[in-house]
Amino acid sequence: MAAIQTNGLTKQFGEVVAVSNLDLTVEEGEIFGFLGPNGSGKSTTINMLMDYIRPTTGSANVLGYDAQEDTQTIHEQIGILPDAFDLYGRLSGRKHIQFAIDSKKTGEDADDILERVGLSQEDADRPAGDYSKGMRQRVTLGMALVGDPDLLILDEPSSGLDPHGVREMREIIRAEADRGTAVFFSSHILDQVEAICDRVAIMNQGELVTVDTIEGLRETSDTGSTMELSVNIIPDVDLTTIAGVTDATVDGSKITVTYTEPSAKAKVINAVEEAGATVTDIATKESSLEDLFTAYTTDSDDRGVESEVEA
Ligand SMILES: Nc1ncnc2c1ncn2[C@@H]1O[C@H](COP(=O)(O)OP(=O)(O)OP(=O)(O)O)[C@@H](O)[C@H]1O
Repeated sequence: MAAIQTNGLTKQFGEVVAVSNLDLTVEEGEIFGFLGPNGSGKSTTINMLMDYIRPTTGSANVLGYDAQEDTQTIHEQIGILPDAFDLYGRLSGRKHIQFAIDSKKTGEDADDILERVGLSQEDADRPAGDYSKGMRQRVTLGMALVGDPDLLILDEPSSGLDPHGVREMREIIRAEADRGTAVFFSSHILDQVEAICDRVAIMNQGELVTVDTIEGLRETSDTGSTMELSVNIIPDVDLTTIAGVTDATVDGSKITVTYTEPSAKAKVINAVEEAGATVTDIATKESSLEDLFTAYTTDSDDRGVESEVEA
């Protein structure tokens, strides 16, 4: 059974097609990154999975339940970190977690959850109104973890966090996935999903433009990594005859070699030195996933009026 499955899921707001004919499958237990720039339809998709809004056409299943028919069951069985969730300023973090435990009647120990989301006892007992963004995220995530859900849906879990907070959030998500929880999380920043996702989907202007593993994406984006060698003299050798080298150019005292196989690097350096040159500096640049993400999500098409609000 898939954790999430959508079939032709579509949402139109007036002229704007926020999500267009989305077919997506998130497997049980996987960490799935839902990527796309602002306005690409990520929150709208999550809102339809939760039945906060109704699709114009198409359907969605969450943990095998129909998103429109079995909403209550879905809400009981998953954990969600919404895009914007307000805590009660006067209640402590611990009370928020305890409230979630009592509402779901799970009998869990609030301390266990606080520990899993890394909120210290001292902070947990302070009023949430004084919390930093990172602490608020921890409490909200802690509430989502109550009941040990099989699926966590996280809408931009790292938004507003500093790099340290982003890393910690990543570690918490990884730990939850290690417990067997599927994690579906949206982000507009590739960096944040790259390090932990099994697979990613990239949305652009309401359309799914690709679904792949990070490895697969890397291969797609593999236009070749480059290595730049600074040399004392330009050697008389054809480096493109080396296996795995696709291009070699010379500019002044620099040789730039494009290669598709990492093993080519050492062979190139050897060949240059055997031809009598001394390598004085080496710089390499891996092909960038970021470039691929930008290529998939850069589109100057205007999708028309965006100001219509659903009644
Ligand atoms: N209630 C609404 N009424 C009208 N248009 C809407 C509504 N909600 C979303 N949209 C439009 O649908 C499109 C997709 O928005 P959505 O919020 O799903 O994108 P997103 O990828 O989650 O963006 P972000 O990263 O900024 O949250 C945008 O063009 C947005 O303006």
